[in-house]
Amino acid sequence: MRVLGIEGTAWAASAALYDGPTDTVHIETEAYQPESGGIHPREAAEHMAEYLPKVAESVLSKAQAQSDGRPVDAVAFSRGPGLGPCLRLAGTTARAVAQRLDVPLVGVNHMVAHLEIGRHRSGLSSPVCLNASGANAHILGYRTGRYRVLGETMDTGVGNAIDKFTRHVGWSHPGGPKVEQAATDSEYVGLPYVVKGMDFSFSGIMSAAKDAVDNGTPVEDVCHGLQENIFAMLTEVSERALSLTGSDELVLGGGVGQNQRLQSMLASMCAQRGADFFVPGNRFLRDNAGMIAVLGSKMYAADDTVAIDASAIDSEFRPDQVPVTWRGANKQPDTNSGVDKQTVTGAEATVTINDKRVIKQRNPREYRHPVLDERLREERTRQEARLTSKARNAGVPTPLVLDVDVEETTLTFQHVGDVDLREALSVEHVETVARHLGRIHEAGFVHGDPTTRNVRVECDTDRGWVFLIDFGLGYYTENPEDHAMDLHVLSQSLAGTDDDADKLMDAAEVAYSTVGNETVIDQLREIEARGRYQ
Ligand SMILES: C[C@@H](O)[C@H](NC(=O)OP(=O)(O)OC[C@H]1O[C@@H](n2cnc3c(N)ncnc32)[C@H](O)[C@@H]1O)C(=O)O
Ligand SMILES: Nc1ncnc2c1ncn2[C@@H]1O[C@H](COP(=O)(O)OP(=O)(O)OP(=O)(O)O)[C@@H](O)[C@H]1O
Ligand SMILES: [Fe+2]
Repeated sequence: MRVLGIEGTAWAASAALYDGPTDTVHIETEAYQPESGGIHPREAAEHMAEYLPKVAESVLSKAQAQSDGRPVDAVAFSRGPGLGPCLRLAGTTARAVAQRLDVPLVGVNHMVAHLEIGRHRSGLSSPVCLNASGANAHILGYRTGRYRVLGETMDTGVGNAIDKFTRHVGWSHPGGPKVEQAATDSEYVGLPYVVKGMDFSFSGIMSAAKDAVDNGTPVEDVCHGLQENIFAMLTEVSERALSLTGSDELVLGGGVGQNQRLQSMLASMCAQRGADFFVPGNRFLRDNAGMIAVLGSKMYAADDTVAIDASAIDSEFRPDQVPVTWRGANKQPDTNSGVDKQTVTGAEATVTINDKRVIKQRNPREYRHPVLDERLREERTRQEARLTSKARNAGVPTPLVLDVDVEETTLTFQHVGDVDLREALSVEHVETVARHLGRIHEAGFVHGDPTTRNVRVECDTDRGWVFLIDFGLGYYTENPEDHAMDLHVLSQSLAGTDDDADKLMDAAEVAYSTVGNETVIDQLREIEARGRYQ
């Protein structure tokens, strides 16, 4: 089977031929390079209008030369997300070719293509994927027929954040490679670090970086700090996703994935926890039609084609909207429940459990800059001790804190509960968690990471208490947006754990409103509706 791929979401006017029998990919790309500033949608569309037909015809003639009959069996195109004017031209080009050759059309989600190319080339069966691209940054995991967004940026894509910074300091687009260059042989400077569960945001760190340069810190040092913090955030949430899903496979996708420092941090994290890590070559990381052709061929083989008159583009197309038709039934990885184990390796700590006591030690993370690593481990140890007790004062069951050793970044807790919530999911338990969150929000702080692993449930007692644990990412805030983020993290974790997540979350929201502030639910709706492709 041979498939023509067409990519035109933003800067890459690209066409590719995927040849199934030999598993080879031929890619031709014309890159749009803005003369000044960032990507201008109109200019980018003019670039697409000029070059898409050219690259498509060039690849097709190559295909024709290799074949006696039809040059390709199907035409796949990136349907979204991306810039509307560009996507429309990619759609028009693909439809015209498909009609002319009388072959089916396949509409591909660009972000799922960034993931699938890694899966395809690595042969890993069910990896978690970190997509680090210009307009996006998210972690995807597969569960029952969909890719779930386990965590994502709450503001801009990672590449766009970096590119805005480089525009501020007067460097030309794209900024990512220039930051990478400047970061070698310079000093680390501390900058904000913002992770909420498996979500994260860049706005605080970017404005601090701009201020630092404006106030005279050498730009190279700021670039160094930016890379260290931003990529450590992405690595940390990737590790949390591996831990939450129980997977031991990670693939990287997206243009920012070309960054060597990001690759080395992810490689180090995976090595430290014994996970497989795969990075496709640069030609498959940055936007390219090869990944569109490869996923297109899988979709075509699964009969997942689209009629011309139903093939409208979708500039906000999210990866979790795509029914995954091309993957057979996959066994879910075994999850590390920790119930019967003496030692549990969580996402950031080693937890040793005996009868009555739990010792939690935050071990150094080799991928993180040592200064940042020490700062985070100490801050989180202190904060976890403080907020675990505060929550209990607010009427929420939590383990007693028996000992705190900040220097050793070690905490000793009372052992609580019989199982993690994910092994005892029920409407009732989730409602209780929601009320607990309402109570701590009313007390002026957030949990920061209320996933189904950070809740312990009593099964063997009549009282059946539900405990919140792991407050290391919590902080004081009265802002409804921060409170809503707790609910958003809970919702994402339910979606990653249970097939009936919507029902559980509906009940949670009702329960939350009985204790917490109702504007938080409105804010949650806003977070969910936010278009994040900026
Ligand atoms: C929707 C689609 O149009 C969009 N495409 C996109 O963002 O292009 P992509 O090729 O995946 O990524 C481009 C970004 O990748 C960054 N980049 C390229 N090389 C880099 C490097 N060595 N280090 C850091 N960033 C790098 C650039 O600065 C730019 O922001 C996307 O995938 O989000
Ligand atoms: N006080 C406790 N009582 C009983 N079990 C506990 C307690 N603290 C931790 N555990 C068990 O250890 C696991 C990991 O603990 P914890 O979440 O604090 O570590 P972590 O490294 O921060 O993990 P993650 O970041 O993946 O949530 C929990 O999911 C739970 O099963
Ligand atoms: Fe992309």
